[in-house]
Amino acid sequence: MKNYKRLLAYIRPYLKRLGLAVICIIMAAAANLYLPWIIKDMIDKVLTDKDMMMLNLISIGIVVVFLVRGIFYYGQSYLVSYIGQKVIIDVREVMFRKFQRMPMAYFDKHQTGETMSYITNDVAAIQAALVDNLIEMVTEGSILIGSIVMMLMLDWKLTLLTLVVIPLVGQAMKIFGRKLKRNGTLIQERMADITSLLQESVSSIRVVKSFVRENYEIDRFCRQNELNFQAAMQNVRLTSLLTPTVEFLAALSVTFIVWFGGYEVVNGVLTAGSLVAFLTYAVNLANPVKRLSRVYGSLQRAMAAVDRVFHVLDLPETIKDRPEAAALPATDGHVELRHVSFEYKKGVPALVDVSLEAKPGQMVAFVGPSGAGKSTIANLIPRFYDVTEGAILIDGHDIRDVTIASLRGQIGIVPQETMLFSATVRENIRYGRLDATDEEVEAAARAANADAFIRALPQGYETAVGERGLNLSGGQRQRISIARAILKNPRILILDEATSALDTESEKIVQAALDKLMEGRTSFVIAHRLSTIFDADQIFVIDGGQVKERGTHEELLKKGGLYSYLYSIQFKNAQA
Ligand SMILES: Nc1ncnc2c1ncn2[C@@H]1O[C@H](COP(=O)(O)OP(=O)(O)OP(=O)(O)O)[C@@H](O)[C@H]1O
Repeated sequence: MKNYKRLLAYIRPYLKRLGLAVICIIMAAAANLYLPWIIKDMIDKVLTDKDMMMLNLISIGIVVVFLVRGIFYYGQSYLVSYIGQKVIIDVREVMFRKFQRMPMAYFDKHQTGETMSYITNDVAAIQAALVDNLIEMVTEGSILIGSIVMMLMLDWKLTLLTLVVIPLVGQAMKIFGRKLKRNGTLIQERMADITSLLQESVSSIRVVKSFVRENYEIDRFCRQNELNFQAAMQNVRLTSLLTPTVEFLAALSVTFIVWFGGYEVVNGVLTAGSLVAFLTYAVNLANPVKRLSRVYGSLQRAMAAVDRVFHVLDLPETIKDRPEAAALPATDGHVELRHVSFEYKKGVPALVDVSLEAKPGQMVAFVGPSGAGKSTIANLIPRFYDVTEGAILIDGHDIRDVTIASLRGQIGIVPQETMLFSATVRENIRYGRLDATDEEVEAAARAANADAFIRALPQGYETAVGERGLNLSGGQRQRISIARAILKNPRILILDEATSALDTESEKIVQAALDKLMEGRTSFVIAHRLSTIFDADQIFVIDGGQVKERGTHEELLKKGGLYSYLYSIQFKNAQA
């Protein structure tokens, strides 16, 4: 319930509209309530007293009532939908902002599909709860209260009899509500599982096909699908049971009332018209009770979604600016790691006591077997993760003491796999610096050896690439990524070499672009091919999260250790 209150805070900006909506809802409900009263006058005055004037008045009354009801109905549904949509857009935006701020560690632990499901499914569930339930709750609530008031005015004894049954119905609703809430969470989770599986399966379709695991994937999907079906059916069983139960209880009350009311008319305590009007109200009472019980179920389900949304919004943002953080002044590119240790998971060290110093403009290379910790070092410098022990300093500033924006603003990263957005080539390069002119974008592309191939594309720089656009080759993507980095013009560079995935020809072009990019910048290179780092100022051989050897290419070869071993393997391969 606490979270529902928090959700209400999102409605606060729209309170005026909400007030107006509630007035519309109540007016429309009041118009509904007036109809049985008309029936009473019709029977008691027109039919019994044969009053023609009254008949005319009543007829006009009916037309007016329906007209008024229509106008207010429009008002209520427009206003409530407006508020619902606005709130959802706000919640969705807040969620998206939150995900943008979440540390990398969050994305390591959670699948993409799961994150997507929060923003799509859960937010949609809240929308349904807000718009549909809000209208229904206020409409049915006012009809319920209004009907009871009318009934009290007609015959209080009969009314009390009717109200005996309501607590019984309430009790039934409570029991079902609790079960429905539990089930609601299950359904959302099953749906998120399916989305994750789908996402994973589609994005790794290459792997699936290459291992001929289509049937395996289909089995996995079918199992999840079946679980989802079972959760949904469990919900259907509960909801379907709730409706007839409540209806039966309501019918029972009507039987009591009909008997007692008839008894009063027979004894002359009540007029026939009043009894008919009373019965109409009483029968109509079943509707709001029934609908409110349905709203209750749907609210419980929505609560599960609301809980999940706020759970996500409350997740800690472990990597954020300290309150006193200042901007990192324009750096010379002096980077130092002091006794850095790091664990992704508690108790599992990925780096142990790594120390190194890169002077401005130097090229530092990391080599070592897979899983050694090379990428981990590269992840720590832009503070994608915080060191567990030790410190990283840039120009003497601990990177945890400066703002993240000023730190990452001066670091360029060329990853192994280039991610292109669904946009034009020009926009993809401009991602490096949003205010760059067209000339600057093209100059960066030229420096990255990308200009020629881009111009040969169907629409040149305006060609759409990425998910929904043209597929580019690995080398082409890499060069766009290099152009992005050139445009950003950072003092510090982190390169995760992708050259191993390229053919010799594109490797040469990419390497030439990289060499140009590294000129005059402090560069950290994760090297997969030793041939690219012969000129490095310092080479660090990493193994098991530790620095095993350090020196230049010549020094390390002379040492005859792990580096010279790795070199001899690659050399042999190259000769073979
Ligand atoms: N996001 C992560 N969460 C948990 N553990 C991780 C994560 N990333 C890497 N590791 C672990 O940390 C260790 C170092 O990994 P890292 O990616 O730094 O190695 P690497 O030397 O770059 O390997 P490769 O050359 O294969 O990319 C490995 O044992 C790896 O399993």
